[in-house]
Amino acid sequence: MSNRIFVAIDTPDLERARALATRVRHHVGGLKLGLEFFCANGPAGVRAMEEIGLPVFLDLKLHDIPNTVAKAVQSLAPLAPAILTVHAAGGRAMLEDAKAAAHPDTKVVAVTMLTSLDERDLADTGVGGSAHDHVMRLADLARAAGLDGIVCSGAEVKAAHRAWPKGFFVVPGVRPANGAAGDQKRVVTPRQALDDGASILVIGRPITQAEDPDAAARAIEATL
Ligand SMILES: O=c1ccn([C@@H]2O[C@H](COP(=O)(O)O)[C@@H](O)[C@H]2O)c(=O)[nH]1
Repeated sequence: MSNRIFVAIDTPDLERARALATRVRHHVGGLKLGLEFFCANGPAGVRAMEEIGLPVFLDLKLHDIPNTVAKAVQSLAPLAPAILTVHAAGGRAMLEDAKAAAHPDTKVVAVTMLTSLDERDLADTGVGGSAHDHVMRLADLARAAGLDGIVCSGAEVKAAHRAWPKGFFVVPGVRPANGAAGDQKRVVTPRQALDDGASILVIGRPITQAEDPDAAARAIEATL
C-alpha cells in the first residue's frame, strides 16, 4: 500500500461522507468507517462507500461474549472489509472466534488501549501499571489468538512492532505537529508513527474538519 493514511470518515451523513471521501481520495490510501457512520447507514452505507474504490476499514470495535461477536463478524463477512476491529479486552476466546468468522481477506485487529485514554483513565478502570505494559500484554494476547495485529498509539508502536515483527499496526491519535489534540491523549505525528513501525495511520479531524480537506490530506502526505 503506497499511501498509508486511512481517513476517518466520522459522520452519520452518507452524502457528506461520500463527498468528503471523493474529495480526498487521491491523497489517502483508504477510508475508515466507524460506529457513527455504521449506526446511521448500516451495510448499505458501507457498500456505497466501497464504490469510491478505496479499501474500507470497518472500525466497529466489537466487544461481547464470543458467540455474539462471532455472529456479528459473520454478518459483516459479505462486506469483506479490508480491516475490522474488535476489543482485545474481550479475551482470547472472543478474539479467536472473531478471526475464525471473518472474511479470509479481512485483517482482524484488536484495539488495545484507546488513544483517548491515559494512565489515570486506565487506573480508573481498575487497571494498574503503565500504558506501555497494558498495550504489550494485550498485543501478546492478540497474537496468541491468531489476530493480524493491533490498534495502539504511536507511543507504544515501536515496542509492539519489535515484539511482533509480522504484526499489522494501526495507529490513530495522529496529529500534524502543533495540531489540536481534541479528545486524544496519546498523540504522535504521522512521520513519527510510521518511523516507529505503524502499518497504517488513522487520521480524522485534521483532514475532515480542515477548511480544505484535500489540501490538508496532501500536506500530511507530503510529510511521510
Ligand atoms: O484507540 C483508538 C481507536 C480508534 N480511534 C478512531 O480513530 C479516529 C481518530 O479520529 P481523529 O479525528 O483523528 O481523532 C476516530 O474515528 C476514532 O474512533 C481512535 O481515535 N483511537
